[in-house]
Amino acid sequence: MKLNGILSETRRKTPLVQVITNYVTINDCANVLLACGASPAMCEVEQEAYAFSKLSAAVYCNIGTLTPEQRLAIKEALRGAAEKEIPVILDPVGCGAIPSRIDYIEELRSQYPIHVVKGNLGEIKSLAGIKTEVRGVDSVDDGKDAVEACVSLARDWQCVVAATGEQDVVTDGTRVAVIQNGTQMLTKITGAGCMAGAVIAGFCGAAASSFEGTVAGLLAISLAGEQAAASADGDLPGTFKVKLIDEIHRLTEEIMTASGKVKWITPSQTDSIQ
Ligand SMILES: Nc1ncnc2c1ncn2[C@@H]1O[C@H](COP(=O)(O)OP(=O)(O)O)[C@@H](O)[C@H]1O
Ligand SMILES: Cc1ncsc1CCOP(=O)(O)O
Ligand SMILES: [Mg+2]
Repeated sequence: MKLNGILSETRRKTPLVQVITNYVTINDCANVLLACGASPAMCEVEQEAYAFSKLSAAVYCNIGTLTPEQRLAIKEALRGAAEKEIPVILDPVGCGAIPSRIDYIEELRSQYPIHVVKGNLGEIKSLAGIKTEVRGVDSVDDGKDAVEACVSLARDWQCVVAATGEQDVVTDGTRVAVIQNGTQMLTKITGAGCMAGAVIAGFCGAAASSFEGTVAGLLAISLAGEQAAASADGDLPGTFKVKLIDEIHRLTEEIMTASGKVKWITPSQTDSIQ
């Protein structure tokens, strides 16, 4: 597992990332992708999505405002991604509150590979069929059994699963990383999770594996959040959001190595994320 170097590789390769996402935070997703060195393109027309995904290094699908058109476009993008064998990153926004979104995701994954599912803990538990608490697109889960939920879903779906919250859990069903960076300010703006998904997609477009790209991507946004919160007026949500993008731009391998708190545990080590 080599996290060091993924940020530099993303900046060196400038991976093209096709994004189909919600209209609440779409511009922020484009900006964080640019800030981490990737090239975003919000290509979500059904007739264009297949051809465009074949030009891309990664595809990011976020179902926060899932329109009938997006339902079709995402399928087309995943068809192209499967042919080119490029990583697909899915943010299942709102699936805990809107069960039809789970049906849609099940339909997608029965047809095409999905390499990374990244959601807040309420969304991940909902996909894993585990009791949880959500409020619309937000998780109000108590954080218990996060590792079990992620490991179970990753093994069942044969993909990387990441659950965000005070601590982030990332697993491929065998390896488990717990990221202990971040700031409560990330919960004071809308789109922190969407932006995290975008950064993961950028990193996966350049990294050796989707697991490494996902751990490094979540570490990057959490560290940038810490730096943004610590700066002048970083406790004000509007300022914080702008600074978050700035701090992703300012991030270096040195900051990632020196300040990153990534704990590696075994899938059965469930008591270790208190
Ligand atoms: N209480 C918290 N303390 C520190 N970081 C947090 C906290 N809650 C969420 N984060 C961070 O905010 C980002 C978005 O996570 P989250 O709020 O769970 O997603 P969403 O916005 O999709 O609900 C992640 O990088 C996560 O680590
Ligand atoms: C508020 C809202 N409503 C539909 S999508 C969306 C944005 C959700 O963003 P995040 O999951 O990053 O908090
Ligand atoms: Mg979210």
